[in-house]
Amino acid sequence: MRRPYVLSSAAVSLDGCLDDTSPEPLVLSNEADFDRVDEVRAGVDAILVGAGTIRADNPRLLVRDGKRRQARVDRGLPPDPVKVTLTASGNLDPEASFFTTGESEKLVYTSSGANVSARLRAVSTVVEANDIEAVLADLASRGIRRLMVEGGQEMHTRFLTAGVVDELHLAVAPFFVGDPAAPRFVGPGRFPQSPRNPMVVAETRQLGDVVVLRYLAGQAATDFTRLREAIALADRCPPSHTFRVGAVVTDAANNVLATGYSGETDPHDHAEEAALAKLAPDDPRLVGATLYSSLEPCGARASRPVTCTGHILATGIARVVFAWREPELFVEGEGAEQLRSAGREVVELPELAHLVRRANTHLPGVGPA
Ligand SMILES: NC(=O)C1=CN([C@@H]2O[C@H](COP(=O)(O)OP(=O)(O)OC[C@H]3O[C@@H](n4cnc5c(N)ncnc54)[C@H](OP(=O)(O)O)[C@@H]3O)[C@@H](O)[C@H]2O)C=CC1
Ligand SMILES: Nc1c(N[C@@H]2O[C@H](COP(=O)(O)O)[C@@H](O)[C@H]2O)[nH]c(=O)[nH]c1=O
Repeated sequence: MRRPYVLSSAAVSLDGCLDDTSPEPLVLSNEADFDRVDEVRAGVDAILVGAGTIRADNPRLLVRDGKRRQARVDRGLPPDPVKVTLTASGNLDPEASFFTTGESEKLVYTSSGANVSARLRAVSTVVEANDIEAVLADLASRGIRRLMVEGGQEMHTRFLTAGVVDELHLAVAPFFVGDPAAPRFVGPGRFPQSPRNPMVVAETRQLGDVVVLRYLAGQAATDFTRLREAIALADRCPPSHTFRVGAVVTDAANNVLATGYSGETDPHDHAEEAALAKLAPDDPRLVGATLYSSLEPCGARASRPVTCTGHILATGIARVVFAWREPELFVEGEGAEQLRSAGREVVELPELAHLVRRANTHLPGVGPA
């Protein structure tokens, strides 16, 4: 199924509560964490909360920072992400801030037969969808590629148990709520991320007294783990005056087929080339395979006639995942664009680029890590 990348985000107390039972929303984040959440909001196409959160918190769900709003406009996007909610009852106040603030589109997903008022229809687009998968498929059809789920308890439970959450951000506040009636981050359910299938910890960050935990699941977790392995392989590169790069090739089931690193058998070897040299281009296991490279595969090259992009395109490799876009030190690259225009999926994980830079500080212009 085609669906958006789903990033769930919540602030919780030490006992896992999203709120207390007082009429006012509980503030769990501090200023620095609200700013982090604002940055995440600015990076998505749509923000979703359940109808319970609209009734309890009356959120606006806007990007607050003016520079971030302008940066979105400069990228051809509306200043605020699309707002999305789910209701089975249709019990939503058209005067709620969700509907009255911001210029972005407001989408209300509801199960068939719900009683949706004409006033609510006047301020939103109402779509019938009976499960999370149908909501996500419809969002994808509207061009939503990144969705942020901000709560509350029922939404987090439904999205996580449906196995559609790719990334989870938890901001942990340094206090307890202690009230058994307070909403927890999630309720009971069958979660695909069990002790035998845990999430991958991508980052831990301290923002004053709030600790932010970032987890990945599914393909996002696999890509993060394999790319870190590729980055670590660059430690094996012999001393050189060119890039130190590592590469891992996996089949469609995530089994490693080959690995390589720059200068592995000859000073001119690129990492991807060294890995692919261990496989025949028509190896059937390369159909649907993924190549992980710490650096963007080269799209132009001075040292040899065939670029790494050319080597990849000669195989059935379906996906290429890399961390650092090739800085134009030696030749103009554009390997990613060449691969994309040839129909291969290209995933960039710039959050790991600092590790690749650190392995390449010997190059002019890269500077200290
Ligand atoms: N700390 C934090 O980061 C956050 C805290 N919160 C807190 O969370 C609490 C709210 O959580 P909660 O009450 O669980 O509410 P939710 O926001 O999770 O919304 C639940 C509602 O979603 C609707 N819904 C659920 N499943 C479906 C479905 N399949 N189809 C259509 N509609 C559906 C129902 O609406 P209906 O009843 O209309 O049918 C249901 O009542 C509040 O206390 C709020 O402060 C919220 C967000 C963030
Ligand atoms: N209380 C709380 C959060 N609450 C979330 O923020 C929403 C309010 O958004 P807005 O009206 O745009 O400011 C609210 O509905 C809920 O989804 N989020 C956090 O990161 N940390 C917090 O401590």
